[in-house]
Amino acid sequence: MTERRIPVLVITGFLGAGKTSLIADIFRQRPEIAPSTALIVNEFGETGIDHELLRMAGERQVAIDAGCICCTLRSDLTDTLMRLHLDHVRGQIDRLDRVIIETTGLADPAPIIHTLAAHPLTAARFALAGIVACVDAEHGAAQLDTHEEALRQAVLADRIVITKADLAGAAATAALTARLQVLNPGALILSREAALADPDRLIAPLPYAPEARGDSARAWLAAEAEADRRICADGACSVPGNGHHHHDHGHDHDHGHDHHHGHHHTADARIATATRRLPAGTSQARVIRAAERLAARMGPALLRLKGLLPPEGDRPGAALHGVQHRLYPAMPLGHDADLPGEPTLVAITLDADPVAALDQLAAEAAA
Ligand SMILES: Nc1nc2c(ncn2[C@@H]2O[C@H](COP(=O)(O)OP(=O)(O)OP(=O)(O)O)[C@@H](O)[C@H]2O)c(=O)[nH]1
Repeated sequence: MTERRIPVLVITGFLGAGKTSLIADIFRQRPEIAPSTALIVNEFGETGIDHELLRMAGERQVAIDAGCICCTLRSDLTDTLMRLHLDHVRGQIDRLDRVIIETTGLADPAPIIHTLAAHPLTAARFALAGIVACVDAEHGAAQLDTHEEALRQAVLADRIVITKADLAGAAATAALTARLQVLNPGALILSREAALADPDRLIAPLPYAPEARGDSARAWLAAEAEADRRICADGACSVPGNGHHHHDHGHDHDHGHDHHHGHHHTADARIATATRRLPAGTSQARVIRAAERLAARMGPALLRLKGLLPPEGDRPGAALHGVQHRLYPAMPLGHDADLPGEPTLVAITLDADPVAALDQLAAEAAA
């Protein structure tokens, strides 16, 4: 008997490109899909913030902490999918019509694609049904130039959603769209607005066809399969698709396996992250002002700033987001949000010390 395989949709895109907001908006548009959807959130950084933003729709959520994507994701992903499958078989999950995976902004989708296709346990039960890449119209062009992960996300996707056209303007958005059409001619490219006008275009399961992607995409996937084969041949793993290896994305790999213990790194040694809690009672307005100054000062060195701000008086708690020089309007959260008692901030930096950055922010918020 062949069971129907459960479609897995991967939502990727560089740091701050708008993945979490897109998923939240899909559920807002199509609340009826939430109860039969499992959402796997893989977030980079010590303090998970995204699941608080997504905790609303009644979907089943599983968070995977991202230490180092290359090392932990494959086994975490297969374990998580197998747990979901068992819960479903045992009747603990009523309906499981789809799985949505939100990758970290620094994820290379190739290991995810390979893991889903090659691991015999997951491949028998789950089918990759789409890679949606969010590309930020304001910062995307520079990210494609600077970060190989951003390029891989756009080139491996079968659907691309261009976000933040409202901030980038028509000319920059058109130039980015034209570039993406050249980089990935087979992909459906949609504005965020067009995508959300008909979310089925994003969530409809379409078999993922590596042969329909470009030459570099096929080469990356072949390299992934080869690295996995080698590692299994070395005896480092017992199951194909589950290898823990250092696959080469053209970055220096410099890591041990201590990523669950507060040492945060990526495939790119220039990127670092830190978390900081500010004293309880520091007002939202003070934190926002200090964050604005930090973003303006650091610009491109501040790849990402995220914060959770506790409620004060009648004012609900809020999420704070920054990407490079841009700090977005604080996003109010529901009164039932499970927030830390102190303002909590996560910084992800490029060639800069994230601890020093958050120290500066804390000092300015206290002044
Ligand atoms: N103006 C505008 N803001 C947007 C758009 N899409 C997302 N944002 C904002 O961008 C910020 C970051 O969005 P997220 O959805 O958290 O981005 P992400 O890709 O999940 O970020 P990471 O998980 O850090 O990689 C939030 O403040 C969003 O409200 C858009 O199309 N226009």
